[in-house]
Amino acid sequence: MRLHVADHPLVAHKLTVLRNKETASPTFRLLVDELVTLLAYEATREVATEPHTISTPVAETIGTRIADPRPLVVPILRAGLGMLDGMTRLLPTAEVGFLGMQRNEETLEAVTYANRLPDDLTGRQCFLVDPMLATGGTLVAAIDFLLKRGARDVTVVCLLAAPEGLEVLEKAVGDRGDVKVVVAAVDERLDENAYIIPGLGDAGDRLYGVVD
Ligand SMILES: O=P(O)(O)OC[C@H]1O[C@H](OP(=O)(O)OP(=O)(O)O)[C@H](O)[C@@H]1O
Ligand SMILES: O=c1cc[nH]c(=O)[nH]1
Ligand SMILES: [Mg+2]
Repeated sequence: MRLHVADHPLVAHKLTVLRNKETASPTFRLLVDELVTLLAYEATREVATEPHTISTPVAETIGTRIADPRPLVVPILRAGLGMLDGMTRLLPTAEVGFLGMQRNEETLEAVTYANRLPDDLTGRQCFLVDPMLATGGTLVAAIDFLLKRGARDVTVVCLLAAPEGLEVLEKAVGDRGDVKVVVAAVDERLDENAYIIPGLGDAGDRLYGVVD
């Protein structure tokens, strides 16, 4: 597993505003969108391309386009939905699959309540988006869904990760696939409720409100 931590003053600035508990949902959503765009630039560095011949107004030239099969972007609902538009803006030819997963806050196990993924992901580059990697349980399960469908090239885009979750992910992935994790920051630790410290709280609640 490869880890890339975005090291950029704009990322650091926007992340600080995002962490602030005084930042309300409308601004929070906007910042998530902006941060994803910055992370997506790095996350798509290895996206497969092919030569593409075009004519400019004055000459024919061989350019570049994103190759087939089209990349697949998979937001993990709910919070990952806040990152979808930013990803597809940079990857307009991508298809979108969906995973609905919720961490059981007592057992910390990830429960899957929705799964709309293509059956065969052989040869597809997949981009999983979820703002938070805490214990890693959710992303381990999500990556499993992709690997079991034949995907071998998976990029995870998160805003924050805990060191504990990264370790769990690394062990779970092993050599089953080429998994890259792109994050805005790796935080200090998890607290006794498995929340990321200093973190930003519950990303889904801050984006969309408390539902239960
Ligand atoms: O690494 P883990 O310990 O598994 O925790 C991380 C998960 O928790 C959050 O989702 P949550 O379960 O709160 O669902 P939500 O997006 O609907 O709020 C977050 O968006 C991740 O999916
Ligand atoms: O800190 C955390 C941990 C899990 N899920 C979140 O939204 N935030
Ligand atoms: Mg939540």
